[in-house]
Amino acid sequence: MVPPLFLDVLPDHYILDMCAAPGSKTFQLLEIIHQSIKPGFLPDGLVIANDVDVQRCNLLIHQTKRMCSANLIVTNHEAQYFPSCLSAKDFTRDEHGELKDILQFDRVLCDVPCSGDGTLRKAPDIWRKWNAGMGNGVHRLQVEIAMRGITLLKVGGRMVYSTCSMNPVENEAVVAEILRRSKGSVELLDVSYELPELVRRPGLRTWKVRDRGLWLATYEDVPISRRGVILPSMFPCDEICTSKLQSDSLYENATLNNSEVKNNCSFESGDHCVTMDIDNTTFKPLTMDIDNDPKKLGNDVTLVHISKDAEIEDDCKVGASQNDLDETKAKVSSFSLEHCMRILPYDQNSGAFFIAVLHKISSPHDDSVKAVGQSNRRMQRTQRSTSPGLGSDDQPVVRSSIDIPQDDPGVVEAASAPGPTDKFPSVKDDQGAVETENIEAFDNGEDGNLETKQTKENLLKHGKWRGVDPVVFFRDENTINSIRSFYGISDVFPLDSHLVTRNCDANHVKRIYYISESVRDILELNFKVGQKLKITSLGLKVFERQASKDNSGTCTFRLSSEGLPLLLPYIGKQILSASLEDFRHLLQYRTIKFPDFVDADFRENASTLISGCCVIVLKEKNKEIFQDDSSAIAIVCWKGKTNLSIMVSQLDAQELLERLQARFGGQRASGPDESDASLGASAEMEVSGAQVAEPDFVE
Ligand SMILES: C[S@@+](CC[C@H](N)C(=O)[O-])C[C@H]1O[C@@H](n2cnc3c(N)ncnc32)[C@H](O)[C@@H]1O
Repeated sequence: MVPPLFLDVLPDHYILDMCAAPGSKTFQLLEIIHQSIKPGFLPDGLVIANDVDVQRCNLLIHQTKRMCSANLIVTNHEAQYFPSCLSAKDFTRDEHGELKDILQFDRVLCDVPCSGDGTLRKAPDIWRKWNAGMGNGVHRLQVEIAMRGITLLKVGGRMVYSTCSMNPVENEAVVAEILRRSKGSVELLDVSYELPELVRRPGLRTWKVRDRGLWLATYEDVPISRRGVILPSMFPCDEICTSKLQSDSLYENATLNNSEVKNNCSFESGDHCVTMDIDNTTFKPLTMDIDNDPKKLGNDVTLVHISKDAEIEDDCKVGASQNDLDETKAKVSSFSLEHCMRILPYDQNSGAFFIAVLHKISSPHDDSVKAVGQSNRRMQRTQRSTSPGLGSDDQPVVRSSIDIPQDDPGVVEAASAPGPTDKFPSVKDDQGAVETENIEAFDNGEDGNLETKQTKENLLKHGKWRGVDPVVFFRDENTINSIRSFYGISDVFPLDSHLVTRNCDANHVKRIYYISESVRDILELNFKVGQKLKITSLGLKVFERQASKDNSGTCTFRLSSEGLPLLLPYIGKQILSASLEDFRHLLQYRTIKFPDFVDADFRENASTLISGCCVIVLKEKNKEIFQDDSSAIAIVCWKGKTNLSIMVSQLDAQELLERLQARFGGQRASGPDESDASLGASAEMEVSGAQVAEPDFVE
C-alpha cells in the first residue's frame, strides 16, 4: 500500500492511524517500525490504530496478530474526536515550551472513509451505487478527521491524507480546507522526488461541484436550500482568491487588492489568501489549461499551466447542460494542490487513489485560536437561528457508530445550513473551550470539548468504558516470579510494569499482555487523564492461564505463540531443540509419545522436562539452540507424562510445515487430516514410527 510509504516512518515514531480498519496499512506501519529491530528487542515507537467501528476494530486486531507487536494500541473512537489526553488542569511545558503530557504524534495516517470510486475495478457494484452525493456527503467528516489529525500531529511531523476516490470534493477540497484553516502552520509537501517509481498525476487546482444534476462553480451558485449540504469548502476557493505569495506568472495579470473583500468572502484575508479586484458581472476568472496528455504525465507533477482567460476544460460533462458549463466558470485554488498525488488504475495496474503529504511547520498562533473558536461559535449561533433542521437533503448522512440522541443540539448544528458568510461548521466544537492553548487552533474543540456528550455517556463513572474490559497493570509478584523462574526468563528482560491484563481480579486473570515502553507511557498518561482513550486491544499476548490434568510443579501460565518470538531469546528453561525430522513429526501428528522421537538425545531430554509448557526450537546447522537468530523457528508445546504435544492450531501447524518444505525441501508433509480417514480421529496411527496420542493439557 502506498500511503504509509510517504509517511517516512522511523522505528521511534509515535504513529496514529486514524481510520485503520481492516488494518492493512496498520500492518505495514508495524512492519516498518519493527523491521530493523533485533529479535527480543522492541522499537521505541508505537502505532495507535483507531477505527469507529468496533467490529472492524476486531478485524484489525485479528489481521495484525501476525505482526506479534507489543507496540500496538487499538482504539475505538470517532477519529474527529480522538482524545489528546491533555489534562486541562495540570498540563506542563518542557524546556522548549512544548506541551508535556499530551498525546501527539510524529506521524499521522488519515486514510479517511470515502465514496470508494477508486475501487471500481475490484468492487464493480460501485457502478450501480455511485452518485455525486456520496462524495459531497463525506466531505465534512473528512475535513473534521483531517483537522483532528493535524491537531494531534507534533510540530515537524508529517501527516498523509488519503482516499480511494478520484472525487476532488473528497480530495483536493479537503486538503485546501486544511491549508486554509491552518493559516500557514501546515504545508503541503512536494514529494515528487520520493518513490520515483510510482507513476502519479498532479492534484487538481480547479474543479466544479456536482449536485442534483447541476455543475456548480462557486458557492454563490449553490441554491440556498442546498447550502446545508454543499459547503464553501467543497469549491476550489470559496471566494475569488489567490496567494499573494505566489509571484509566478500564473497570476501576474490579475489585479490584487488586499483591502477589498468582495463576493461574500467568508474567511479572513490572511497570509494565504487575498482577494482579487473583481466584479461578479464582468470578471473572467483565471482558468487552468491542464495538459492531460498521459504521455507527459507520470512522475512529472508540475503539469499545471494556467492561462488567463482560457476556458475551463471540464472533463466531466456527462449530464451537465452546456448552459451550466457556460454560465459557471470554475475557480482556481490558491494553494499548490498540484503537489497532491492522483494514482490512476491504468498507469500501473492498481486501484485509483489520492494522497497528500502534509507537514506541520509550527503551532498555530494564539490569535488564530481565538479567531477559530469565536467564528465557529458565531456561526453556530447563526445556524441555531437559521437551521432548516435535519432531513432536508438527499445526501448520504454520515453518522458515527455511536447513536446520537435526537435532542443533541450538536447534531442539529452539524446538519444545518451555514449562511453564505459562514465557515464550514464543525460539530460540537463549542463545549467548554479552553481558548488559551495553541493546540486547539486546528481543533474542532480541545480535549475537554472532544469528550462529547456521547463519549461521556459511554465513559462510566469509574473510568471504565461501556462494553470494553478495563486495562489493568498486572503486578501480582508471586505469579510473575513463578513465570520467570519456570521458564528461566532472564532478568535482562523486564516484566515488571510491562504486563497488563483486561481483568481487575488478579486471581482470575486469563491472559497477560506484554507492552512496550512507549505503550506503557501512553497507558500511564491515559490513567492520569481518567482513561480518555477507549482501548480495544493493546500489546502482545505473552502468557495464558492453562489448566492441566496434572498440576504438580507446573506453572499456571503457558507461553502464547504470539509472544514467543519476543521472549525466545530470554528463555533459559523448558526449552529444547529438535531435529528437522522430529520437528516435522510434531507438527504433523501434534502429540508424540517419547519413544517415538527419532533423535535419541531429544527423546531423553524431552522426557526429563518438567511437566507443563515448553518450547521446541528447530535445530539447524548443528547448533544446539540459536534463539536470537531472527530466522529461528520455535513452537510452544506441552510436556505430558508420556508425550509431547504442540500448542499450535491445526492451520498454523500446516502453514509452518509448508514453510519448512519451502525452506528445507523434502517431501511435502501431510497432517493427520490428509491421512487415511478410515482410521478415524481417535485411532492411533503409525506413520514413520510416530504415534498420535492424547495431549495431557486441557484444550
Ligand atoms: C478507507 S477505510 C480504512 C482502510 C484502512 N486504512 C486500511 O488500510 O485497511 C475507512 C475506515 O474508516 C472508518 N471510519 C468511518 N468513519 C470514521 C470515523 N468517524 N472515525 C474513525 N473511523 C471511521 C471505517 O470504519 C473504515 O474502517
